[in-house]
Amino acid sequence: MCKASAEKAKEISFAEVKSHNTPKSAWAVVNKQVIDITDFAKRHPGGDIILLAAGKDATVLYHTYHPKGVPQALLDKLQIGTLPDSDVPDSYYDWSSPFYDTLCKRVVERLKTLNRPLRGNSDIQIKAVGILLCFWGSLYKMYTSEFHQAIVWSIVMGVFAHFVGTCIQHDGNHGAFSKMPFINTAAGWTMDMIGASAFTWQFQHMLGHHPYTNLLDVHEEENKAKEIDTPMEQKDQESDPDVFSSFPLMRMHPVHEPLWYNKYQHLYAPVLFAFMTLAKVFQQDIEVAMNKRLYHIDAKCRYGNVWNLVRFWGMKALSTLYMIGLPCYFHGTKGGLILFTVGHLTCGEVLATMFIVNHVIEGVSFAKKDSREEVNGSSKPATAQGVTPMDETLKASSIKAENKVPLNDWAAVQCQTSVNWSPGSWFWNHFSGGLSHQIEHHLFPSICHTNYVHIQDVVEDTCREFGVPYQSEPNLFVAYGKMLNHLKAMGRMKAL
Ligand code: HEM
Repeated sequence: MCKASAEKAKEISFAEVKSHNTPKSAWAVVNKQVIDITDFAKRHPGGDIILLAAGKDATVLYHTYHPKGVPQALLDKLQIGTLPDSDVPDSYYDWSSPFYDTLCKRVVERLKTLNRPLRGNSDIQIKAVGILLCFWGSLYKMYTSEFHQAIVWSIVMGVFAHFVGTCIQHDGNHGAFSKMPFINTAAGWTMDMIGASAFTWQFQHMLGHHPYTNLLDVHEEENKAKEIDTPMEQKDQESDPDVFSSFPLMRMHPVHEPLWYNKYQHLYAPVLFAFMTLAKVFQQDIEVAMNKRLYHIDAKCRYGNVWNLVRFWGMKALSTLYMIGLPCYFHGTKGGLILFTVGHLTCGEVLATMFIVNHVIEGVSFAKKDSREEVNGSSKPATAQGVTPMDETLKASSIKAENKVPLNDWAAVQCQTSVNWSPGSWFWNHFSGGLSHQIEHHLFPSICHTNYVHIQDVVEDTCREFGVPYQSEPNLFVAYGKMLNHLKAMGRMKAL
């Protein structure tokens, strides 16, 4: 055996991979191959977001951020060893079906036909300039207007801060804003510009929510209920923080035991939404930077680097100055704090309203994984009422045996756990930063949101062909009503 092949065959334990979790020494696992991405990160065409994979099993990220595919030869070149079979982490997901590959090919083909680049479209860039001008313009007017007018400007500023979140930073951090990595990084930084940390967002959204949508680790949730904190090295990576982090205030996933006040959650949820961004800015961000972890997610891939910590604290200080300090200077301490709070509550309310309806709504599926049981035997995606919509769609379609999609196929799970609203609407797609086309976004996070309206029919048709559910609500109003119905039902029903 030559030296290179012997090195690749060398067994490297998952514990050792996990210890190479910083930008200085970044190892990751992709399909059992252990790769060293420390140097490659500097020339990775998608930018340094590849470092989010440091110390982790990056199989899902690898498969889902590259719709055009990545040559196997590149992985082989980066390979430094192999994970022993006993160490390969159990996964909820199945990758055997041709469903996702077919979707990728058709979507790439459609965008090629329309002559639209997958990322970095001029439409998002023009929109971004307009949003930034309006954000800074309204902030300036908030400083310089009479107090009663300044209140109106702080509401306007809150609305535009939300647009910065949905239409600029979201694509930037996903690597979808531009072909040029440094522009994506700059677009991602606009999250820090509005006061919240892009790094915390990357951990929660890109490492937690996206790959493992509506999926919960049952064992971990049981431990939490008993106030046992599983050691970090034993935590299961496959769990979605978006559906457990608001529990017990809000019960969204059927795994959790309801508390008496959850009965009223559909009434108080709209009020809580408004506080979402304040909680992120003042509590979650700081806690994550100090502890270098977000729940079960190791945060050293970012905070294991001094420059990133300087960036984090520097941006916190700067944004505090112009979001709180200057309003207090112009309007007095009380007035400044009122203006800051009104802006934040507005931003939180609009943001949460458009986001929550995509995954927490009647008809959507939830999944649970129990590492103590046979993988995939533990649960199939099902609604809060225990119905699996894909059982029905599979029955109704005449699919060739070789095309049959397993219920836990990664892409099929994304379709079962996400919901669109106003599908095909150019206006709402732009307004919501692509949140209205959440199914397309979850399947293709590295594709710019302005493309979703152009690929929506391709995705819907392919889902129909493969018997995969595709839930769309006619508009945000209907979706919001169904979200409240779901919260109401969840507040009353027993744990499944
Ligand atoms: C783990 C090993 C990885 C390897 C070997 C790798 C390799 C590559 C390659 C070769 C490309 C160019 C593809 C093309 O031109 O079509 C690419 C693009 C990209 N990668 Fe990765 N990548 C890895 C992980 C990741 C991760 C973890 C993320 C995100 C968290 C990511 C995000 C992206 C993005 C956004 C692009 C641009 C996609 C596009 O232009 O369509 N990559 N990567």
